[in-house]
Amino acid sequence: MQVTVTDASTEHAKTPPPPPPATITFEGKYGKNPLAEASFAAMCRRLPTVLRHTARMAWSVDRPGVVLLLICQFLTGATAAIVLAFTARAMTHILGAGTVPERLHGALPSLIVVTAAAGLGRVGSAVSSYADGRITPLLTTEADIALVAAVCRVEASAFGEDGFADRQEAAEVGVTRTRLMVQDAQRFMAALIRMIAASGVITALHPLMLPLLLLAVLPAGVGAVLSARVDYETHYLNVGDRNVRSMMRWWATYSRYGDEVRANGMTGYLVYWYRALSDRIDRRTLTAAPRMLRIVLATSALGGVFLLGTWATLAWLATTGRVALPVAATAVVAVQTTLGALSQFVIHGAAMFHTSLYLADMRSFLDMAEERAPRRGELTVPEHVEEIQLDEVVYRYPGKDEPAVDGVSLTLRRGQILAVVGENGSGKSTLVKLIIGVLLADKGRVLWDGTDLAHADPDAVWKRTALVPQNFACWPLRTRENITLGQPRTHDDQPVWEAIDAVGMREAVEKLPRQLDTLLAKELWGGAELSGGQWQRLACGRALYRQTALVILDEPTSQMDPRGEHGIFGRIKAIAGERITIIVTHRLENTKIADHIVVMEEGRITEHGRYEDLIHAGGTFSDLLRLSQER
Ligand SMILES: Nc1ncnc2c1ncn2[C@@H]1O[C@H](COP(=O)(O)OP(=O)(O)OP(=O)(O)O)[C@@H](O)[C@H]1O
Repeated sequence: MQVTVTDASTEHAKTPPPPPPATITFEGKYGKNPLAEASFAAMCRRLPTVLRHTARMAWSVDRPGVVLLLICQFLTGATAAIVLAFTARAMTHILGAGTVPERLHGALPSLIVVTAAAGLGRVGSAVSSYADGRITPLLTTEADIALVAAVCRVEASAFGEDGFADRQEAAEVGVTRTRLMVQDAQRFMAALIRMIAASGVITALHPLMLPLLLLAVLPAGVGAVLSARVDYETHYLNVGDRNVRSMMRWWATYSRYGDEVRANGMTGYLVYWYRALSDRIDRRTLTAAPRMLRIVLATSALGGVFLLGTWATLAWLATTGRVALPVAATAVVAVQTTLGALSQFVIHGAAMFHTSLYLADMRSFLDMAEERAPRRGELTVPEHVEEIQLDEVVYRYPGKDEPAVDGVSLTLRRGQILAVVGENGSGKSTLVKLIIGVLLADKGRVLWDGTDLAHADPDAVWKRTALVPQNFACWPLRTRENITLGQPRTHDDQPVWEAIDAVGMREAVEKLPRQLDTLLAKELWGGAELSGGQWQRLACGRALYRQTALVILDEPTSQMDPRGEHGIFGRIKAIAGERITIIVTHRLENTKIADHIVVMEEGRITEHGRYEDLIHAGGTFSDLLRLSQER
């Protein structure tokens, strides 16, 4: 992804105006406009697959609903055909020879059939709306869940891939468009059946009529498809900006960052930035409007000319006696009806094409996510891991020139505490992610009791790990779930309270309005908020609750008071005998509890040893320690 920032400042202005938002254009492998890549015909060929997937999804969420919809579609279409055929028959009687009562009498049976069929058609259409109302929410939810599950499952490295986030954004639009799909398909099918029926009637009047009518509506269909293309292209150009805008919206309005926004005077700029981004999106959308207008005007004019031709032909057929006058009068009704059916057919066909373009984005993102789902192997790791070995491990983030971890070899044994220290950006967190297999090494191996993580089932590995990351989540869930999240439920809350005690949170939790049942989200009704340090204690409690073979704490006490920090490290030490423990920290005093310390610089281990050895070694560790004490 290429990011270009255009600065609107001028040399003469005293204070340059604030910079506009970054312009994001896509250049990566996954950032191509599908319409630019694939020919129109290729896009059309893809559509049946997309429709098949949607139909299969609808079938799996609500079979009775789909059956009902199909029956109603058939009913609506068939009754429309009957109405048309019998109207034509009634017209022949009404416009035929005889007295008025005689003609009406002759038309009566046909009129009764028309009335009954029209009534039945209305019932069918009402029930099919009901079926649509049943299927659509389930289908949208299914698509939404498929997307969320796919993103949760991908390898963590996929998030760093060029264009991944934007394709996810496009797929999310696809999810919302799923809502329209059943409606589009339903209308298209109804129009199709009606069109087939109408074609039969109109062809029976004269074989020339149908091709002429087709010509009259075809331009409208072409126009609708071309407009759909323009709309989709505009949507595609806006995907990146819309993605950034929705992220920005969340950051600017989320209550947790509200203090920072206000106290640092950011509101004005954030609103300016949001508006500038919105204006840019609107500008692109508005540029499409004249193109759309040109398409509609041109295709309507063409359609009008063809329609005129149809009427002229009908007049010619009647005046030259090629069709009888009553038949010609019937044809007027039939032409109107067939025209309506054909127009509906092409308009709803184009609408389906339009919706399918968005669904195709969703489908291709789901396929992409599926390709990036872990496929490492079936190997498992023992419950009590004795040894973790890193052998010349190298990892480079996508798009980076330098590796974040560069040839690290290390052995960790059960019962040991390892501390990892080093300056910002030296590769500590990346090393941790490699040890637990969230990232897989580009070169070298990470072995858990001899099992290479590159070939092990990641879920089996993560069952044995507990991680307190540097940026931990404050889950908007109840206190209990903030401890047990991801773990099976227990019959009582005893283990939960034990974890809460271990991080010194009992008193704070007891003071909450509904203790373990308190929703920890101030934004929601009845919710409560914790302090930063209290949240961090809960994150540590969550890791301790898991009782796993490997515990990793990345800056676990950065927001805690000395008592909290003392308590956590005491607890870690007390349980360390049963497991492998890794602590990443900038507070070098905390490394005293470690059996082994490694110092990282530019992705490499440059020093290692115990605390007492390193403070006298005259290297980076003693340097950093001195700086932390010099104030
Ligand atoms: N998701 C990512 N995508 C691309 N580069 C990354 C990513 N995460 C980290 N990096 C880069 O990798 C290098 C090592 O980062 P890492 O987070 O491992 O450092 P760290 O030692 O944990 O730093 P800190 O002490 O600031 O937490 C840095 O240069 C960083 O810019």
